[in-house]
Amino acid sequence: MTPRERLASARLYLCTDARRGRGDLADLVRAAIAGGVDVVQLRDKSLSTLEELRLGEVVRDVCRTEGALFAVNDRADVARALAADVFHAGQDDLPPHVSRALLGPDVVIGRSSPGGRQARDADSDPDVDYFCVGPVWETPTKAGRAAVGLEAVADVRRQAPTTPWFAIGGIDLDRLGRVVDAGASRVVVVRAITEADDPQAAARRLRDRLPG
Ligand SMILES: Cc1ncc(COP(=O)(O)OP(=O)(O)O)c(N)n1
Ligand SMILES: Cc1nc(C(=O)O)sc1CCOP(=O)(O)O
Ligand SMILES: [Mg+2]
Repeated sequence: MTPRERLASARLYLCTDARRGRGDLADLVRAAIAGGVDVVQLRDKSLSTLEELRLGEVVRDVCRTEGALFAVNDRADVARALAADVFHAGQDDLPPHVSRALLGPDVVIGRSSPGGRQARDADSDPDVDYFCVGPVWETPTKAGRAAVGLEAVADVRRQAPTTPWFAIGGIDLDRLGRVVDAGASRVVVVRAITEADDPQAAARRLRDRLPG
């Protein structure tokens, strides 16, 4: 299966965050994948370029061995250097056509959106392979960004996108049912897995409550 085909069937996407001394990142990623995570994004705004490259090699190799897609955030040069499966860019990052020109036809390209027009634009953009809608709830992981609420998720669902899309922001096991009821069948999480005592069990519980 190609990375694009694998992304289409992905349900649970983990963004790693700064670990703040909470153990080994490779162990966390291994556990998360064993629990059912399909995509792992290295997202740590505190890293230097060289640190991101080195840590990215570690996370990529775990993803390859354990069978998850490996994603790089923001930096197309780092994505290319690491032969990442997925590159994720937000509204203030590289536009999709520029990412595509830099990374070639096979890399899966993701785009953030708050829903609404940006979600429609992402859905109709031939260079976007998936998009995200969020933050559904305010979250300390992305402080200062206003919540778009479950209404934005329901609105995107009504748009009936043909592009795979994920809900993101403040999602945990308690809230997952409401996100699914609003129409999402794929979610991205950070703390729900990175801050869990047992990341494998946390991922498993989330995965088991997602459709498909
Ligand atoms: C899978 C996924 N979805 C959304 C984001 C957020 O991207 P962005 O808005 O560019 O914010 P930063 O993560 O760069 O702070 C993401 N990284 N991954
Ligand atoms: C990285 C990121 N992007 C968002 C967006 O809305 O685009 S919300 C977010 C952080 C999600 O972290 P948590 O699962 O810990 O709330
Ligand atoms: Mg970004």
